[in-house]
Amino acid sequence: MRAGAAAIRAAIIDLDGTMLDTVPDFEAALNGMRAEFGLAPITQEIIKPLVGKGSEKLVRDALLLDWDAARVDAVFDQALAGYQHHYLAVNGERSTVYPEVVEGLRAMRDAGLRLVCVTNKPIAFAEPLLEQKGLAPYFERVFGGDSFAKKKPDPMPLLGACAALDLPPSCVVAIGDSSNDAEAARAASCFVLTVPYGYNHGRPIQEINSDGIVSSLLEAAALISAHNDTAK
Ligand SMILES: O=C(O)COP(=O)(O)O
Ligand SMILES: [Mg+2]
Repeated sequence: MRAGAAAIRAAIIDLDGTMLDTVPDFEAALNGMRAEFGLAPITQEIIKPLVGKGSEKLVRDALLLDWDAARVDAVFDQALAGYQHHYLAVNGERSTVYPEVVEGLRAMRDAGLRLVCVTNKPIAFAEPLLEQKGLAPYFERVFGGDSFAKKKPDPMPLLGACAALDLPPSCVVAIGDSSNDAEAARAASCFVLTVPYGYNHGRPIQEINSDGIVSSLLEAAALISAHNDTAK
């Protein structure tokens, strides 16, 4: 991270692909929705690169695999409602917490960092999921893909989170698995760290401009502490 820059006071952490592998839940919900239209199930390998830009785009892309845009438009509202119904029914059942997430959150909290979750997942899915996985107590605030008028990669959700923390973006780091997180962070003038094990639309994380790639949230915590030691 930039030498001489301000100390980091807070971390904004992404959900899908960063804290939780949620693809198995997406698989169940998308295939439940597709079955209602007589469409065959799709695999996790097909779904993984589609995740990242929120429910609406995911549902649309999962239908565009079979249908043209006009046909998708005609059923979109019904498809989205079906998907939401199926997702809420399975939310968290098959999702798993990635290694060193809890340890990383604890280390950041112990280092005095304030923590906020900003996800493109709808808030009605994100909050019960964090609760169920025991991660909710680490976060001061949680913002979903529908908490602001725009989703990541627009900077609006990160700027909104910084405003809620009453901190300037220059002392906040965003941590995520995809170009959405990195582009939003750059546009908001936050630091950004990326993890290589998530989705990133099927692209290598090395292609993304960031302040560093960390193997886990625990490594992110160590890097932030090292940065703050030189910034103090
Ligand atoms: O649900 C999505 O589209 C992605 O969510 P994320 O922002 O937590 O990666
Ligand atoms: Mg993500």
